[in-house]
Parts: sequence; C-alpha cells; structure tokens
Amino acid sequence: MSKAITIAEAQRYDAHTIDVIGIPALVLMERAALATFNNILNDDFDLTRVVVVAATGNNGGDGIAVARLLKIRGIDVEIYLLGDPAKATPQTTQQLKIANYYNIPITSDLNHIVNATVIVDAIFGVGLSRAVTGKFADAINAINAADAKTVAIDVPSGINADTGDVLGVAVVADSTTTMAYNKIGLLTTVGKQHAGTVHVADIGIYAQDRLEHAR
Ligand SMILES: NC(=O)C1=CN([C@@H]2O[C@H](COP(=O)(O)OP(=O)(O)OC[C@H]3O[C@@H](n4cnc5c(N)ncnc54)[C@H](O)[C@@H]3O)[C@@H](O)[C@H]2O)[C@H](O)CC1
Ligand SMILES: [K+]
Repeated sequence: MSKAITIAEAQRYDAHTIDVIGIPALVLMERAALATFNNILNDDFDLTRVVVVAATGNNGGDGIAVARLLKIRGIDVEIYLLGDPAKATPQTTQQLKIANYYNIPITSDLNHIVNATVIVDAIFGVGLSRAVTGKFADAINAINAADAKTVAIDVPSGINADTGDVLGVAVVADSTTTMAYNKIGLLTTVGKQHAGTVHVADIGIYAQDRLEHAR
C-alpha cells in the first residue's frame, strides 16, 4: 500500500522543499502541470475542446500552466477563471502572465464549461478551507453537468483531502493527478467516488528528502 498523507503533511513537505531545500515553488508548479498534462495525453481523452476551470490559488496556477502546455501542443483550450486575478498567489500571477503571452482565451461563460470535451478542475486543492458556495459552486455544478471527461488537479475541488467529505458541492472527476503522495481523503468511499483514477505525480517532494524506495 503506497503512502497517503494529510493536508498538513502536504503543506509541510511543500514548504520544506521550497524554503529549506530551495526548489522554487514555480518549479514545483511546472512539474505538477507537466505530470497532469502527460496524464491527460495518456488518458486518451477527446481533446477537441478543453476548458481549464481555475481559481486564483496555486491549484489554479497548476491548471493555468496545464492550459499553456495544451496550447503549445496545438490543442483548443481556454481558461474559465474564478476569483479576482489581482488576489492571485505570486505563482498563479506568473502563470496568468505566461498564459496571456500565448493568447489563451479567458472565458466567464458557464456554457463553455458545459460544452467542453475535457474539463481540467483547478479550482481548489489542499487549500480548501470551507464550504463551497456562490460562483465556485456554480462552476462545479456546471462541470458535473457536462458530458466532458473531467481531470482534477491534486484533489477534486470541494473534497476535503483529509476526510473525503464533500464541503457543499464537489467535482466528480474521471481522473485525479495528485502531487507527491496520495491524500488520505481520496482513500475514503466518497473520496474515491469523486477522484476517479488517481495518478500520484513525483514532482520532487519527498517526506524524507528523497524518493522512498518502492516497498
Ligand atoms: N503540495 C505540493 O506538492 C504542491 C502543491 N501545489 C498546488 O498548490 C495547491 C494548494 O494551493 P493553495 O494556494 O494553498 O490553495 P488552493 O489553490 O487549494 O485554494 C485556493 C484558495 O482558495 C481559498 N478558498 C479555500 N476554500 C474556499 C472556498 N470554499 N471558497 C472560496 N475560496 C476558498 C483559499 O484562500 C485558498 O488559498 C495544491 O493543491 C496543488 O495543486 C503546487 O502548485 C505544486 C506543489
Ligand atoms: K482541484
């Protein structure tokens, strides 16, 4: 049974890797995006119309970087942005700048989500801290109403990564690319129902500063 971690452990390992070891947060974000991008290509989905639904935390930054990787590959992709870009994290602000360089369209039309063939869920990851409401809930309901295949980044948005509980409303994903280690909440019945196939991405974050040898 491979290791699964809590939100607090994920945040602690993240901070240790950045602040003590010295790997920049943006490098971790790029590796998270590349792992998710490769899983999307390997999952062999219909990539005719991809919509990345992103908020302004680092989960959103991961998704905006995935959008750029898809755009460079010649795939029709747009970003449905939730929240105020002026309040984005530094890493997500940088990803928005890069996405702008590649002229990736940003939409606020929920119909674009409903009509997508693949949706990337980059709304909330381990930073989810309260019940999902308002525009965030509207976007998650649109994602779940779509016929599209849905790929969640790190945690299906709306799921508490410690307990697997749905905080108001949560994305039901076909697959989830989760960073570093699986999350204990995704091993629960409800967590599994929302995560779909879970891919664990090695992005350079390890509990003991190195990748543990497979048991
Ligand atoms: N740990 C790793 O290995 C890496 C993780 N990455 C990604 O970063 C996210 C965590 O990012 P963070 O900015 O801490 O939080 P989120 O993006 O998950 O959440 C966004 C933001 O939203 C606010 N918020 C919380 N709950 C609600 C709510 N119910 N309604 C509205 N807004 C809410 C809160 O302020 C949060 O900060 C992790 O999951 C990974 O995807 C790194 O990119 C790579 C390494
Ligand atoms: K997510």
